[in-house]
Amino acid sequence: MIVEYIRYRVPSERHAAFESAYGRAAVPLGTAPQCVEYELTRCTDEPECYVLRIVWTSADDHTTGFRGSPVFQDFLAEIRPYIADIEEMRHYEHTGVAGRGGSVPTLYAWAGGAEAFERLTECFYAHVLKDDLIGPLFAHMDPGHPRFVAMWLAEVFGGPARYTAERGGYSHMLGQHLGKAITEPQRRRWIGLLLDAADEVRLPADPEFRAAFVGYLEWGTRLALSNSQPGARPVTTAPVPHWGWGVAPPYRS
Ligand code: HEM
Repeated sequence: MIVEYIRYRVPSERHAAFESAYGRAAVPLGTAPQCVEYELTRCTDEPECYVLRIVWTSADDHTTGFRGSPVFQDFLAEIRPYIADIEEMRHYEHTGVAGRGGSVPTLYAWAGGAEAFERLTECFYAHVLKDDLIGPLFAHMDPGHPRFVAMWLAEVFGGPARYTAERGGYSHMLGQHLGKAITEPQRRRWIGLLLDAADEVRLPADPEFRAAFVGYLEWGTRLALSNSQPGARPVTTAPVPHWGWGVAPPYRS
């Protein structure tokens, strides 16, 4: 992906027309498969200045794919009167320095931190071991298993990267599922027991947290099932996934 910045200096008497032209130009832009996202911002310190940021799938997709498409003609027709107001129009690449601030807590913090995930997996595996359908899969599990899975979940939900640092990260977790031939009824039971445990240890029960939590479990268990099938050839190295709130951040009145 590549980020394009277009800096404009537009006299104040043309602001309203400029912003409505971009409002119209956004319609074709929003249909372009090369466009990931866009945003027009107005400077509060120097009101004549605007910055348009567009994230493109690649520089080539922008300059060849988008500009060569009929959609570009519709876009250009709206913003052509403002081309002379452009001060800078360049592509920038990501440096790897990026992240989120603390305005929205992580799922890890919302759940109650490391201790909450440890309580959860303690309770969960106590039930798992007594379960007729999935208990046998865990009959010889490492006594540290509940703690290791708590570390994994904590890292996934935005906590410290301890599973990666201390337990071998994704590759190790993957290796534990390979060849296990997990069935769909077993996957369902795994999730069902984990959700029962979440209620039992009183993880937050708000709709936003539970929706994100279940979203990860659905994704993760389906991957565990397919990776565990005989002959599966999953990706062997990858970072531990990071799960966020998705479309519904925590509700705070
Ligand atoms: C979101 C879904 C899942 C997550 C996050 C998860 C997580 C993990 C992790 C982190 C390990 C390795 C622990 C270590 O470091 O030793 C592991 C091992 C294992 N998992 Fe999963 N797992 C998931 C789904 C499942 C499902 C659906 C099953 C079967 C129904 C399953 C069965 C096992 C078994 C049998 C092991 C090896 C246990 C042992 O013998 O020590 N997992 N899992």
